Amino acid sequence: MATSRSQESPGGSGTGAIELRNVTKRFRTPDGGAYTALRDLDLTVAPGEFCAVVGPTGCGKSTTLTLVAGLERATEGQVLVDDSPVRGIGSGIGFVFQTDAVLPWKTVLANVAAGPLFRGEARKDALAAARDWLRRVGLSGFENHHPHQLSGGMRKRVALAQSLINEPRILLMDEPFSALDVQTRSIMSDELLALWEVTRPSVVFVTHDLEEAIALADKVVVLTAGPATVKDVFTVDLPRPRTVQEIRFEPRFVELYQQIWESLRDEVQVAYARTATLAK
Ligand SMILES: Nc1ncnc2c1ncn2[C@@H]1O[C@H](COP(=O)(O)OP(=O)(O)OP(=O)(O)O)[C@@H](O)[C@H]1O
Repeated sequence: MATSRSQESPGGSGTGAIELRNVTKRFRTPDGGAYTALRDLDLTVAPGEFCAVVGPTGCGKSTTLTLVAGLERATEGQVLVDDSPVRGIGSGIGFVFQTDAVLPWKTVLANVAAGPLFRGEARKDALAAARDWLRRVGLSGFENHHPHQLSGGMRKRVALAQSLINEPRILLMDEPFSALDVQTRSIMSDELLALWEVTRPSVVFVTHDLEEAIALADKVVVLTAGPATVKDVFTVDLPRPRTVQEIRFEPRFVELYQQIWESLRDEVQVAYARTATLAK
């Protein structure tokens, strides 16, 4: 079975520590100017830590992920993974986005086996590992289906298996469950936590949903209205294992929600006031 961590782990030998030091990111605008998306942003994620990032719409959350992924480079400051500067797309990093990255013409099994096959793993081993991950995400029996024959929640499970089969030491998630209905979303959150416990990648999870952030994470980072910088970091000292539907009723959860919302609310209002002014 190819699912345990080993020296040959495709996720690489690093620990998955992430550090952004004083990072500023400017984008070129179509009129030749510059737009500052992030300013002096400091963020650390310890190996195996689950970090949720919240902030008003358009503040720079996805940009932060693209810097860690190596899809974009910081204009100033340093982005480090395992104490080394990120230069280009790193190995050992998995992504799960809002939109499914599944290939519609391939079967579920072929989609999940794609990563190991791409790395040159023997076909027999890749397919065995894919079957094993499909079992873990509750999709045994659907190996020969095509993505369009699955529900949104099932496709999301395929996307998780597709990413986790590569045993990433870092998992970057950008509103992965936002397109799902509320019930499926909460089931998927529980499944994500159970899967995360197995291989313990460091996670950066971007969401607009504060309840989701608190239920899942070890810490919640609140970003300011753009240009984004870290406003507050809250440690989520709720016990694990957690069931997301149930943890919401814990007094400590409610307390944390109130504290974090107080911090986030001001930023949401700033961002909203800007768009309202632009619309006039
Ligand atoms: N490649 C790019 N070129 C120019 N501007 C960009 C680029 N990528 C992002 N931006 C701008 O940077 C800002 C931050 O975008 P980003 O997608 O990181 O925000 P976000 O917090 O993830 O947004 P949302 O919550 O709406 O998903 C936005 O104003 C966006 O228009």
